[in-house]
Formats: sequence, structure tokens, C-alpha cells
Amino acid sequence: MWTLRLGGKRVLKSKDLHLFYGEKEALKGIDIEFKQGEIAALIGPSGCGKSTFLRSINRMNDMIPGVTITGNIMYKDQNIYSPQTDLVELRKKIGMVFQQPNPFPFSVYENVIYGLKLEGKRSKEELDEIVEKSLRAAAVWDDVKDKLDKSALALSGGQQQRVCIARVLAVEPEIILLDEPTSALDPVSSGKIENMLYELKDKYTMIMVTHNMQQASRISDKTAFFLDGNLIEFDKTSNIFLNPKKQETEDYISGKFG
Ligand SMILES: Nc1ncnc2c1ncn2[C@@H]1O[C@H](COP(=O)(O)OP(=O)(O)OP(=O)(O)O)[C@@H](O)[C@H]1O
Repeated sequence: MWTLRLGGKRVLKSKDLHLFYGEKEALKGIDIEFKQGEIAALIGPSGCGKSTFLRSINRMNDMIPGVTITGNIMYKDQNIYSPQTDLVELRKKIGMVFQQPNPFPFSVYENVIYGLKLEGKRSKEELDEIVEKSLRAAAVWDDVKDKLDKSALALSGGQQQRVCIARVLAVEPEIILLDEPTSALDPVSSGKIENMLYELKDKYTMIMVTHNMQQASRISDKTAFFLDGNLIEFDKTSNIFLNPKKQETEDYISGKFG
């Protein structure tokens, strides 16, 4: 399912991004840019810095004691690492979906509107509309439409993950970060989420860490190969998988290590 829908506007760009956990340099000067309407997959062996990079984009590493970050990440014209950045606003625009579904112990409905509560009053009708729209976009409406007032924790793992995606969509992000969003799920649930992400891609920019090469090749437009804190190669997914420029990429793709 390679796609040719490349070339939207640039929405995110990292410049010479270094990140240290104490003495350990986990990111060694990452320069990369992502465009509107693309899905980018981040691949590479365990410990190469994929999740660290993903978490840097919405400043989730800042709270970790001993972390030092240099360089910058621009979201449009805004330097994400500027002290003026409002993290609540940033995380609305750049939402995140984690490996383990993490619904709150509330009803499905309350989960979806969670992020909107911070935005002041909205009418019940408006909220109902947003809940339905978000759950439909996350391809879980039919599963939960009769259970909106039931606990989200009572859903299956795959349904929970899709409700978590609806929660992110409800605040109308521009960028969605996904950290191995299907790795804790069975193949059927994973397939539903893959299809759903593919359907959503025109509207959002998505950056997804995955260990699943088939998944990267099925749904991503671009693929970034990380190795030992370096970005080795970033290109159209078809090039990375069929015609990589760097030897390390070829060795990884062909299973020589990793
Ligand atoms: N909170 C932390 N404190 C110290 N070191 C960390 C921390 N998080 C990650 N690291 C180290 O930074 C490096 C990069 O880790 P990261 O989790 O980003 O890799 P990854 O490519 O996402 O790995 P995986 O595919 O296994 O999830 C690893 O050496 C890891 O041990």
C-alpha cells in the first residue's frame, strides 16, 4: 500500500537535537522534518532512541531527572523548547498514543471529552457531537455507542486503544505521535487500528514508532531508520525498504542485525 501523497507543508522540524540521560547520549544530533498529511514510521533496533525522539516532540522527557536537551524542534514557527511554550496547548496540538492503552477509570464518554474540559464550557449537544465524531473517526463508534456511560476499562484492549485515539482526536490535534500503538494488541485489533490510521492520514501528520516492519511498509509514507542515537536515513518508505542508500539501513532491513 505505498502512497504517493507526499509534499505537504512542513509542520515539524528538529535541528541538531541532542538528548542526554545523565552521561548517556541517547540522541546525537537529529535533523529531520515532517510534512502535513504524512505518516512517518520510526524504525531501528531496541535502544536506538526512537521513543526518546518521539517523546521529545511533545516534551515528555523534560520531567525526567538528569535529562539535558540541546538543539531545537520547531512546530511551524514555534520553538517547542522555548520557555514560553504552554505545554497544555502544545500537547493538544501534538497528541500522543502510547503502547499500552491508557484509558482513565471513567466512562467512555468522559474519556473522550477529557481534554475538552480544560477548555471551558461547552453545551451538552456540542459535547455529544464531538464524542460521536471522534469515536467514529477512531473506528470504535459501533462498538461503544451503547456503552458510552460504561467504564472504558471494561472494553477490550483494542477498543480501549481506539477510545484513547478518539480522546486525542477530540481536541483536534495537528500531529499525532504513536509509540508502538498496536504492539500490545492481537492481529485483528492491530489491523483495525492500522486501517483507521490510514484513513485519518490526510487530516493529520502522524509519527509512529514501530517494531513491525510490515506495519511500517503498509501504512507509512516515509520511514526514518535510527541506529545508536543517530538518524541514519529518512526517505520515502518504498526507498527505505526496496532501495536504501545506506549500508546500515540495508543490513537492518534485511535482518542482519536488530
Ligand atoms: N528514562 C531513561 N533514563 C535513562 N536512560 C534511558 C531512559 N529512557 C531511555 N534510556 C536509554 O536511552 C536509549 C534510547 O532508548 P529509547 O527507549 O529511546 O530507545 P528505543 O529505540 O525506543 O527502544 P525500544 O525499541 O526498545 O523501545 C537506551 O539506551 C535507553 O536505555
